[in-house]
Amino acid sequence: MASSAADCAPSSTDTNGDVVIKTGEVTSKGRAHKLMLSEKGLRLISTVQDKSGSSVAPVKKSKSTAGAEAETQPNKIFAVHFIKSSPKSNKRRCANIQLEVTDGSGSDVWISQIEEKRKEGKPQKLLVVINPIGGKGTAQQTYAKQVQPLFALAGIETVVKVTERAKHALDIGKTFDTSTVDGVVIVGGDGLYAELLHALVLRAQEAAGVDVNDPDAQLAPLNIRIGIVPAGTGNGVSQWLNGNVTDVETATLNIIRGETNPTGIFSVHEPDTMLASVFGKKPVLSAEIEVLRKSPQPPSEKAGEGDTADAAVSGFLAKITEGENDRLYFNPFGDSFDLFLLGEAGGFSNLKFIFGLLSRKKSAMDAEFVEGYRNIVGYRLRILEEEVKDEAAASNSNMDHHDYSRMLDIDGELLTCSVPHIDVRLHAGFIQAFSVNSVKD
Ligand SMILES: Nc1ncnc2c1ncn2[C@@H]1O[C@H](COP(=O)(O)OP(=O)(O)OP(=O)(O)O)[C@@H](O)[C@H]1O
Repeated sequence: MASSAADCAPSSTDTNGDVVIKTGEVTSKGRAHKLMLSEKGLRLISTVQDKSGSSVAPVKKSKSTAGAEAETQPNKIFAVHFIKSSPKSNKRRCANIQLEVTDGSGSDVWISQIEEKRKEGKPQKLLVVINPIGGKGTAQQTYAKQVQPLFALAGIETVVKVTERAKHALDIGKTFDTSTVDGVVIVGGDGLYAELLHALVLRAQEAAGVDVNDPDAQLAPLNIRIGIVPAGTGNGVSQWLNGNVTDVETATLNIIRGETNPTGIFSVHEPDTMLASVFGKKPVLSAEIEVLRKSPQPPSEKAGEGDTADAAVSGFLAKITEGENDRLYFNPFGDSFDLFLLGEAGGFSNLKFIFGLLSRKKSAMDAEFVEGYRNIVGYRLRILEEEVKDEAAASNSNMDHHDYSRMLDIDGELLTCSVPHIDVRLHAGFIQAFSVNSVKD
C-alpha cells in the first residue's frame, strides 16, 4: 500500500539544509541516480562516475528480464513531468523523464509521496474556460490532448466551460461561484483573459462597495488565482506569465505547480465610467498626456512639469526590463510600468518598432520617434479632437474625426469614449497569476 508523506518521518537534511522526505536509487536511460524528495522538491543526483567524470550506465537489463520482473514485482517505472529553465535564453520549457526504481521499492510509493508534496498549497480544483474559436480554433482539442491529461495525472478536478458566443466569458465571470474552486484557468487568448478578468474584477468591487469609476479608488483584491493556457492568436499574456514561451504544456505545468506571482492589471476610465480592466493596451489617438508617478507623490497627484507631452498617435505600455544579449523582458510583476508613445514616424517605422518590441529586441527602444515614460503608475490622455493625425482614419468615409479620436484600441478591442479624455491606472500586484517570475532585473 502506498504510504503518505505523513507516514514517513523526516530523518535528515540535504546539503542545502532542507528536510529530506525520501531518498532512493533509480536509473534513467540506463544511468544510475539517487532520487531525493525534500521539502523543496525533487532532485535527481547522478551517483556513478566514470574516469572522465561523467555518469556511466551501471545497470543493463534485457527487455525480457525487465518484463519478467514487472509480472512479479511492484511497478518500478514512473515518469516525472517538470519545467526546466535555460539560463541562456531565460526561457522555461516543460520536459519529462522516465525513472526506474532499482532499490527494491515500488514506483507507487514515490508517486504518492511526490503527489502529497506537490499538493501543498497547490490547486485541487479548477474552473477551465475554453474559447473554441480563439487563435486557430483548436482550443478544445488542445485542452483534450495536452492539458486535461496533465491535470488528470496531477489529480486536479476540473469544471469545464466552453464559451458559446462572444462575451460569454463575461457572464461566466459574473455568475460562477469561484469559492468552489482553487483557481480559474482560461484556454484562449488575451481577449478571453481580459474578458473573464474584467468580470471578476467588477464583481469583487461590487461586493466590496468600491466605486470602480473612480480612477484613484483602491480596488478590493481578487481572491482567486488566475492562469492562462495559450490558445489565442497573440498570446502575449501567456508568454509574459509562463517564462517567455507560448507553450501549452509549460503553461499547464505552471498551473499544476501552483506558483503564483502578484501581477498588475490596468484600468481604463473615462470620467465617471470604468471602461475596462485589462492587462495592456494600445491607445490609438492623438492626445496630450499627463503622467502619474508613484511615491513620493500619491498616485492621485499630477506629475511634475515636463511630464506633459502631446501629439502621440499610438502608445504601448508594459514594464520593460532590459536584459543581456539585446533582449527585452516584459514584466507584469512590477509596481510601475513604462509607457512608450509613438510619434509620427510613418507606418513602416512604427511597425518596425512594434515588431522589434514584440521580438524583444533591446535595439527597438533606440528609435527616435519613441518617447518613453519610465516607472509610472498611471496617466491621463486628453484627446485632441481637432488634430486627428491618422490619414487612414481621416480618409475613412464611414467615420468622422470626432468618432475616431474617441476610439480606443485595447488589445484589439475597440471602445469609444463619450468624452475626450481617459485615465489609465496600474493596479500593481492585483491578481495572483499562476506563473513563473523569470524576469531579469
Ligand atoms: N464561442 C464564441 N463565439 C464567438 N466569439 C467568441 C466565442 N468565445 C469567445 N469569443 C470571443 O473571441 C474573442 C477573442 O478571443 P481570444 O482572445 O481567446 O482569441 P484571439 O483573439 O485569437 O487571441 P489574442 O487575444 O491572444 O490575440 C473574444 O472577444 C471573445 O468574446
